[in-house]
Amino acid sequence: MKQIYVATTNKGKVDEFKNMFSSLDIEMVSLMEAFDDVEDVEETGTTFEENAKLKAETYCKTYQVPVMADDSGLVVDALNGEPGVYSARYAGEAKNDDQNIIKLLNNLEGQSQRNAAFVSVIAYARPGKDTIVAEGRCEGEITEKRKGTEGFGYDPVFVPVGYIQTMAELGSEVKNQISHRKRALDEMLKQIRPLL
Ligand SMILES: O=c1[nH]c(=O)c2ncn([C@@H]3O[C@H](COP(=O)(O)OP(=O)(O)OP(=O)(O)O)[C@@H](O)[C@H]3O)c2[nH]1
Ligand SMILES: [Mg+2]
Repeated sequence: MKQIYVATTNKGKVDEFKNMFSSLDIEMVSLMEAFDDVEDVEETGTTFEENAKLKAETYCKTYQVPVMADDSGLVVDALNGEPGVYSARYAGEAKNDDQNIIKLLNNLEGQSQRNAAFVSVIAYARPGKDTIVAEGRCEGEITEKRKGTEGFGYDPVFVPVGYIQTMAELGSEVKNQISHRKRALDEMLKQIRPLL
Protein backbone atom coordinates (compact mmCIF):
# COMPACT_ATOMS: atom_id res chain seq x y z
CA MET A 1 0.00 0.00 0.00
CA LYS A 2 1.21 3.52 -0.79
CA GLN A 3 2.53 5.29 2.30
CA ILE A 4 2.35 8.99 3.01
CA TYR A 5 4.20 10.60 5.89
CA VAL A 6 2.21 13.18 7.84
CA ALA A 7 4.25 15.63 9.89
CA THR A 8 2.65 17.34 12.87
CA THR A 9 3.51 17.84 16.52
CA ASN A 10 -0.19 18.17 17.36
CA LYS A 11 -1.71 14.98 18.77
CA GLY A 12 -5.23 16.12 17.85
CA LYS A 13 -4.23 16.44 14.20
CA VAL A 14 -2.49 13.03 14.21
CA ASP A 15 -5.68 11.36 15.49
CA GLU A 16 -7.79 13.13 12.85
CA PHE A 17 -5.45 12.25 9.99
CA LYS A 18 -5.33 8.60 11.13
CA ASN A 19 -9.13 8.54 11.27
CA MET A 20 -9.57 10.22 7.87
CA PHE A 21 -7.01 7.94 6.18
CA SER A 22 -8.50 4.77 7.72
CA SER A 23 -11.04 4.38 4.92
CA LEU A 24 -8.48 5.00 2.16
CA ASP A 25 -6.11 2.65 0.38
CA ILE A 26 -3.20 4.82 1.52
CA GLU A 27 -1.31 4.21 4.73
CA MET A 28 -0.70 7.28 6.86
CA VAL A 29 2.60 7.16 8.70
CA SER A 30 3.33 9.69 11.43
CA LEU A 31 6.73 11.23 10.62
CA MET A 32 7.24 11.99 14.31
CA GLU A 33 6.67 8.32 15.18
CA ALA A 34 8.75 6.97 12.29
CA PHE A 35 11.88 8.99 13.00
CA ASP A 36 13.63 9.81 16.28
CA ASP A 37 14.12 13.35 17.57
CA VAL A 38 12.29 15.17 14.78
CA GLU A 39 12.99 18.86 15.22
CA ASP A 40 10.25 21.51 15.18
CA VAL A 41 10.10 23.73 12.10
CA GLU A 42 9.75 27.40 12.98
CA GLU A 43 6.55 28.83 11.46
CA THR A 44 7.89 32.09 10.09
CA GLY A 45 5.29 32.50 7.31
CA THR A 46 2.42 34.98 7.37
CA THR A 47 -0.08 32.73 5.57
CA PHE A 48 -1.35 29.18 6.14
CA GLU A 49 0.05 28.23 2.75
CA GLU A 50 3.53 29.53 3.50
CA ASN A 51 3.70 27.69 6.80
CA ALA A 52 2.24 24.44 5.43
CA LYS A 53 4.84 24.46 2.62
CA LEU A 54 7.62 25.37 5.03
CA LYS A 55 6.81 22.39 7.26
CA ALA A 56 6.26 19.84 4.45
CA GLU A 57 9.29 20.91 2.38
CA THR A 58 11.69 21.11 5.33
CA TYR A 59 10.81 17.61 6.56
CA CYS A 60 10.80 16.20 3.00
CA LYS A 61 14.29 17.57 2.41
CA THR A 62 15.61 16.27 5.74
CA TYR A 63 14.17 12.76 5.51
CA GLN A 64 13.89 12.33 1.70
CA VAL A 65 10.35 10.94 1.90
CA PRO A 66 7.00 12.36 0.66
CA VAL A 67 5.58 14.51 3.46
CA MET A 68 2.18 16.09 4.08
CA ALA A 69 1.86 18.93 6.59
CA ASP A 70 -1.16 20.96 7.65
CA ASP A 71 -1.16 24.58 8.74
CA SER A 72 -4.48 25.61 10.13
CA GLY A 73 -6.27 28.01 12.39
CA LEU A 74 -9.34 29.96 13.32
CA VAL A 75 -10.24 33.13 11.41
CA VAL A 76 -12.69 35.40 13.25
CA ASP A 77 -14.43 38.15 11.24
CA ALA A 78 -14.96 40.57 14.15
CA LEU A 79 -11.25 40.28 15.02
CA ASN A 80 -10.10 41.07 11.46
CA GLY A 81 -9.10 37.48 10.83
CA GLU A 82 -7.32 36.86 14.13
CA PRO A 83 -6.00 34.59 15.54
CA GLY A 84 -5.34 33.18 12.02
CA VAL A 85 -1.85 31.76 11.53
CA TYR A 86 -1.16 32.53 15.19
CA SER A 87 -4.05 30.34 16.46
CA ALA A 88 -1.81 27.83 18.27
CA ARG A 89 0.20 30.60 19.97
CA TYR A 90 -2.62 33.16 20.46
CA ALA A 91 -2.13 33.44 24.24
CA GLY A 92 1.63 32.84 24.11
CA GLU A 93 4.38 30.57 22.83
CA ALA A 94 3.36 27.83 25.29
CA LYS A 95 0.51 26.86 22.89
CA ASN A 96 -2.13 26.39 25.58
CA ASP A 97 -5.62 25.59 24.22
CA ASP A 98 -7.41 26.69 27.43
CA GLN A 99 -5.60 30.03 27.55
CA ASN A 100 -6.25 30.56 23.84
CA ILE A 101 -9.99 30.05 24.37
CA ILE A 102 -10.05 32.42 27.34
CA LYS A 103 -8.31 35.11 25.29
CA LEU A 104 -10.68 34.59 22.35
CA LEU A 105 -13.83 34.80 24.49
CA ASN A 106 -12.49 37.92 26.25
CA ASN A 107 -11.77 39.61 22.94
CA LEU A 108 -15.30 38.83 21.74
CA GLU A 109 -17.07 39.89 24.93
CA GLY A 110 -20.20 41.93 24.12
CA GLN A 111 -19.74 41.21 20.41
CA SER A 112 -22.85 39.88 18.65
CA GLN A 113 -21.14 39.32 15.27
CA ARG A 114 -19.42 36.02 16.02
CA ASN A 115 -18.88 34.52 12.54
CA ALA A 116 -15.68 32.56 12.12
CA ALA A 117 -14.10 29.87 10.00
CA PHE A 118 -11.58 27.13 10.54
CA VAL A 119 -9.07 27.01 7.69
CA SER A 120 -6.67 24.21 6.84
CA VAL A 121 -4.02 24.28 4.15
CA ILE A 122 -2.29 20.98 3.46
CA ALA A 123 1.00 20.89 1.56
CA TYR A 124 2.38 17.70 0.04
CA ALA A 125 6.10 17.81 -0.66
CA ARG A 126 7.89 15.10 -2.65
CA PRO A 127 11.64 14.76 -3.19
CA GLY A 128 12.64 16.46 -6.43
CA LYS A 129 9.10 17.48 -7.39
CA ASP A 130 6.84 20.53 -7.05
CA THR A 131 4.84 20.82 -3.84
CA ILE A 132 1.07 20.39 -4.10
CA VAL A 133 -1.25 22.55 -1.97
CA ALA A 134 -4.94 22.19 -1.03
CA GLU A 135 -7.23 24.28 1.17
CA GLY A 136 -10.37 23.52 3.15
CA ARG A 137 -12.70 25.75 5.19
CA CYS A 138 -15.42 25.13 7.74
CA GLU A 139 -17.69 28.11 8.48
CA GLY A 140 -19.35 28.64 11.83
CA GLU A 141 -19.80 30.80 14.90
CA ILE A 142 -18.03 31.32 18.21
CA THR A 143 -20.15 30.54 21.27
CA GLU A 144 -20.14 32.60 24.47
CA LYS A 145 -19.17 29.67 26.66
CA ARG A 146 -17.15 26.54 26.13
CA LYS A 147 -19.09 23.31 25.67
CA GLY A 148 -17.97 19.73 25.08
CA THR A 149 -14.78 17.81 25.70
CA GLU A 150 -13.77 16.18 22.40
CA GLY A 151 -11.36 17.46 19.78
CA PHE A 152 -8.72 20.09 20.49
CA GLY A 153 -7.95 23.77 20.14
CA TYR A 154 -11.03 25.95 19.79
CA ASP A 155 -13.45 23.04 19.20
CA PRO A 156 -15.35 23.72 22.50
CA VAL A 157 -16.32 27.24 21.32
CA PHE A 158 -16.95 26.63 17.60
CA VAL A 159 -20.40 25.73 16.24
CA PRO A 160 -20.32 24.76 12.53
CA VAL A 161 -23.00 26.17 10.22
CA GLY A 162 -26.03 23.86 10.20
CA TYR A 163 -25.44 22.56 13.74
CA ILE A 164 -26.34 23.72 17.25
CA GLN A 165 -23.61 21.88 19.11
CA THR A 166 -19.93 22.76 19.27
CA MET A 167 -17.32 20.65 17.46
CA ALA A 168 -16.25 19.37 20.88
CA GLU A 169 -19.82 18.16 21.54
CA LEU A 170 -20.32 16.76 18.03
CA GLY A 171 -17.23 14.58 18.37
CA SER A 172 -14.81 13.08 15.91
CA GLU A 173 -17.31 11.16 13.79
CA VAL A 174 -19.11 14.33 12.74
CA LYS A 175 -16.04 16.56 12.82
CA ASN A 176 -14.05 14.34 10.47
CA GLN A 177 -16.88 14.51 7.90
CA ILE A 178 -17.24 18.28 7.83
CA SER A 179 -14.03 19.81 9.09
CA HIS A 180 -11.68 22.18 7.28
CA ARG A 181 -9.02 19.44 7.50
CA LYS A 182 -11.29 16.81 5.92
CA ARG A 183 -12.16 19.23 3.10
CA ALA A 184 -8.51 20.08 2.51
CA LEU A 185 -7.59 16.38 2.48
CA ASP A 186 -10.39 15.56 -0.01
CA GLU A 187 -9.16 18.38 -2.23
CA MET A 188 -5.59 17.11 -1.91
CA LEU A 189 -6.58 13.53 -2.76
CA LYS A 190 -8.35 14.74 -5.91
CA GLN A 191 -5.06 16.26 -7.03
CA ILE A 192 -2.72 13.45 -6.04
CA ARG A 193 -4.81 10.34 -6.85
CA PRO A 194 -3.60 10.27 -10.46
CA LEU A 195 0.00 10.57 -9.24
CA LEU A 196 -0.08 7.74 -6.70
O1 LIG B 1 -10.55 23.83 17.56
C1 LIG B 1 -9.79 23.59 16.65
N1 LIG B 1 -10.07 22.57 15.81
C2 LIG B 1 -9.34 22.29 14.74
O2 LIG B 1 -9.64 21.35 14.00
C3 LIG B 1 -8.20 23.11 14.52
N2 LIG B 1 -7.28 23.12 13.58
C4 LIG B 1 -6.44 24.10 13.91
N3 LIG B 1 -6.82 24.71 15.03
C5 LIG B 1 -6.14 25.80 15.74
O3 LIG B 1 -5.04 26.21 14.97
C6 LIG B 1 -3.82 25.74 15.52
C7 LIG B 1 -2.99 25.09 14.45
O4 LIG B 1 -1.71 25.64 14.36
P1 LIG B 1 -0.65 24.85 13.51
O5 LIG B 1 -1.24 24.53 12.18
O6 LIG B 1 0.65 25.54 13.54
O7 LIG B 1 -0.53 23.46 14.27
P2 LIG B 1 0.24 23.06 15.60
O8 LIG B 1 1.29 24.08 15.91
O9 LIG B 1 -0.75 22.77 16.64
O10 LIG B 1 0.96 21.69 15.15
P3 LIG B 1 1.94 21.50 13.84
O11 LIG B 1 1.15 20.73 12.84
O12 LIG B 1 2.36 22.85 13.37
O13 LIG B 1 3.10 20.71 14.35
C8 LIG B 1 -4.21 24.71 16.56
O14 LIG B 1 -3.26 24.56 17.58
C9 LIG B 1 -5.53 25.26 17.03
O15 LIG B 1 -5.33 26.31 17.92
C10 LIG B 1 -7.91 24.12 15.44
N4 LIG B 1 -8.69 24.35 16.49
MG1 LIG C 1 2.45 24.74 14.42
